[in-house]
Amino acid sequence: MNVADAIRGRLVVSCQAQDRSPFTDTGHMMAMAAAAVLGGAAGLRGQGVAHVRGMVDLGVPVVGLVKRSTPGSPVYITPGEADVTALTRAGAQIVAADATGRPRPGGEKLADLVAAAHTGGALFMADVDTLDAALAAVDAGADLVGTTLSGYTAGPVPDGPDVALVGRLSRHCPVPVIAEGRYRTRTQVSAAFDEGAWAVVVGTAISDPVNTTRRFAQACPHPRLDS
Ligand SMILES: CC(=O)N[C@H](C=O)[C@@H](O)[C@H](O)[C@H](O)COP(=O)(O)O
Repeated sequence: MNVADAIRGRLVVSCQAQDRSPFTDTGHMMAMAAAAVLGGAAGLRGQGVAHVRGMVDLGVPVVGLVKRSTPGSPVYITPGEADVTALTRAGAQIVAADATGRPRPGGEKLADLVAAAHTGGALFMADVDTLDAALAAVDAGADLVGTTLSGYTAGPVPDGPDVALVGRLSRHCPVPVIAEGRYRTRTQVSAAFDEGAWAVVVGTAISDPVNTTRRFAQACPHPRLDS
């Protein structure tokens, strides 16, 4: 079975830790990822070469990315070709990168990142924000498109996922569409599959206990103000 087929109709869990989280070290993140696999995750999405290398040993496909900020560029998800190569060397079977059409640091072209993924034996997942960006990514050779960056490139971040974009991409893109970004409920996950999603990625709602705690705390009459 190829990697895309292995995640078809299934859940992928993104295991990433925010800066202040006590889960940032590889050991804790591997425990989180192993729990996700035990719970039924058919794939994992991981940030950083060390985490990706560890996740590969858990026996499910790994979508790897590197978050790296560069002054003057808004692109921080796998900005460069060298990041792609580092991820394929770490064993990522799918490499995810920003494909929003915003200028990359150093002026690197999306097609070069796609080629680097393929040279390393991986599929390329285009993290997009719009249908136009998805179509351009497919033209550049992307193997999968994900709604990952919808809601993060203009205006305030919405509360819920962009299920409508899943539908638009499914109707117009000839590659698997991955629903990702702000999925918090089973109803939202089902809605994404109804709109044609190939797989759904859930991150924060499963793998970020800090955020989960904060959401419950904020529902209390006296939420702590420093959290
Ligand atoms: C926008 C951005 O940087 N997204 C990142 C992409 O890898 C991660 O921070 C998200 O956690 C991931 O996309 C899963 O989404 P959610 O955590 O909402 O389920």
